[in-house]
Amino acid sequence: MGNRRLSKRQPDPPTLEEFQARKDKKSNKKKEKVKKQTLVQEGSDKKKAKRQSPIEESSEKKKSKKHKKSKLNEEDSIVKDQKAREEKELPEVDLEELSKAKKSLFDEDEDDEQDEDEQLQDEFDVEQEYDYDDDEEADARQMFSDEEGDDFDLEELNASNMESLSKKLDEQEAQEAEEAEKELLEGEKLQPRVDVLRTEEEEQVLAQQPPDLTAVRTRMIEIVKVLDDFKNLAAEGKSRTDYLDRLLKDICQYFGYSPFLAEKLFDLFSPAEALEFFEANEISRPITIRTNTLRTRRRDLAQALVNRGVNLQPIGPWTKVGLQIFDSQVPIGATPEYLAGNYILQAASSFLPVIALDPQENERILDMAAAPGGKTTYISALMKNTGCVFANDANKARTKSLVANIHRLGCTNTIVCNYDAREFPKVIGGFDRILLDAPCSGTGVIGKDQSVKVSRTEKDFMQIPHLQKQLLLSAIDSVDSHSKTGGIIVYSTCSVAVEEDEQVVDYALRKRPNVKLVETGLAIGKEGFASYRGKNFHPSLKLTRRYYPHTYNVDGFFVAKFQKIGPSPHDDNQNSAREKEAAARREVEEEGIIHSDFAKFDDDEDEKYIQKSQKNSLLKKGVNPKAVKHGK
Ligand SMILES: C[S@@+](CC[C@H](N)C(=O)[O-])C[C@H]1O[C@@H](n2cnc3c(N)ncnc32)[C@H](O)[C@@H]1O
Repeated sequence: MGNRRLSKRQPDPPTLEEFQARKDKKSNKKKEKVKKQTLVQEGSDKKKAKRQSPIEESSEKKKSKKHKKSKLNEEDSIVKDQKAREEKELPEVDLEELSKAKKSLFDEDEDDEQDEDEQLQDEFDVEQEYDYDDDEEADARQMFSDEEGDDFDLEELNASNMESLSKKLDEQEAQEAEEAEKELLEGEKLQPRVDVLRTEEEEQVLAQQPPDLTAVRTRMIEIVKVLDDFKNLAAEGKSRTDYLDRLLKDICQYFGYSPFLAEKLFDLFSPAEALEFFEANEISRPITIRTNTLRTRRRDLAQALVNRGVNLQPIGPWTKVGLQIFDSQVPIGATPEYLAGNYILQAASSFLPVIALDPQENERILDMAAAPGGKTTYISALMKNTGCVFANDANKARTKSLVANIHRLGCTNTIVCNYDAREFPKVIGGFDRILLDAPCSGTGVIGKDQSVKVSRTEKDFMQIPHLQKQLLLSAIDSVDSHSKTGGIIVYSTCSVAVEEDEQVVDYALRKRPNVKLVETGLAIGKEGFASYRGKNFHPSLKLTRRYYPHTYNVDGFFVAKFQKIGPSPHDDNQNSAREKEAAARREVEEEGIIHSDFAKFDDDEDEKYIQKSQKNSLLKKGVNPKAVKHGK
């Protein structure tokens, strides 16, 4: 490269005498002009020959010949003569040399550094500009003239005018640069803006036709691009809302969400990330299993399953017990290892709250909403079957699967109970740790249950959080703040809705100043929101963790970990769940959190259960219910 550069180095400029002597040789100006053109054309042909494909080369030659022919017709004899001389004179012709010389005079710094390839490119551009009809010929001459020194005649170059010509050239260059910049800016202004929004009429026409989902998808991607760089890409007269409305409609049509839920979920992310989230919900998460360390080790389990034709690998560095199944020649829920309780089919996200809970041996732990027992059995395993785990669930039918799993996995430190968890701590309190894996809307598990896309309504996002708040307060009140090893409450949901996550936790922090949020200790997860859509939560909400299918390939999940730092004023609250609910309702109404259209409970149906429970309670106390007056 260095050598090639050297060979391309500009020669020194000729002296004025040399130049004058050479000038004398050229008696006929007209002949010289033709000669210049011929030289340029030939030079151009030579250079093109170096770079062009054979096809291009021959077509260029044809053009060149044609061009030359027309000129030669005009000045045939002169040119013939000239051409013959040219062959001999070429080394002596100083025009090119002079051109280079002039160039070197004005571009001193540039040339040594200029890459040969760049030079070739520049030359090629000149050739491209050089064309054949008359007007363009003038342009071509202009181009040539640019190389040679523009609108001054070469013959007029002398020591006295060199400085002024140099200045002129500088000015011209500056003007050209300015014009180029202007052109560029105008070009940018004129660049067509992405116009993906249709007019109302177009929409109406399209509404009559079957939906073109490919087009919808393309438009979603285009709109996301526009929203990402709205200033530069939005079509004139269109607002951000125009694009957002269209995008949300497209999301509903393409992915099949109700407009209400689509918007709720969309609001959690940037438009681009929202699209990723919706896409990820179209597929279920990988099948994962948890090794039951009460029975086996992960390595042994993996080996046994591999021997049965299961293709698997560890889930990730954050869990020592999880395995991801890629494919299997046997049903994973019916292998001898499964029946022996060596593992449980469990979503990876379900490991997270138990890891955060960090159960210790010999503790007293409550799993408030435990069925079907994936987390209870993990807690039990981490405690190595020591201490005691109270596995509670309000749904009696579901406690069957809870009991079955507890038996299959060999958890012997567990007590199953069936209470409305709002009854705690009246039922029993003073736990070292409590896990509240709360009932939720399931917006994190749409990949598993597509019905969520259309079944969830606004009412759900008022009712469910209301229950979650009550349960969380009960959990807090049921933990022993003086526990030597714990005093921990973990709240989790498989929902990504802020109403069920940060808003519930924030409510609990305000209602129970005797708890604080602490680090979850989880190696993965995004920070919870400390503020959301203009609503500020306690800054410590950042310690909570969010999980999304598109970021960790796990179900959408939320985990918060509290430490109880003082006794609850409500610890000795003997009120029934119903009374607690009424108290909680009063509290939230005072705060204006729950709207007045909050769903009513079915009082008649509740009355039956109340009477039944009162009857049982009296029987337990050895009192004949019939002997007690109704209403007392
Ligand atoms: C997300 S599931 C729990 C899953 C369980 N932790 C596991 O890992 O297998 C929520 C559970 O809460 C129960 N539940 C709903 N309301 C309840 C209440 N008031 N008290 C106790 N449990 C309740 C439901 O029956 C359901 O089994």
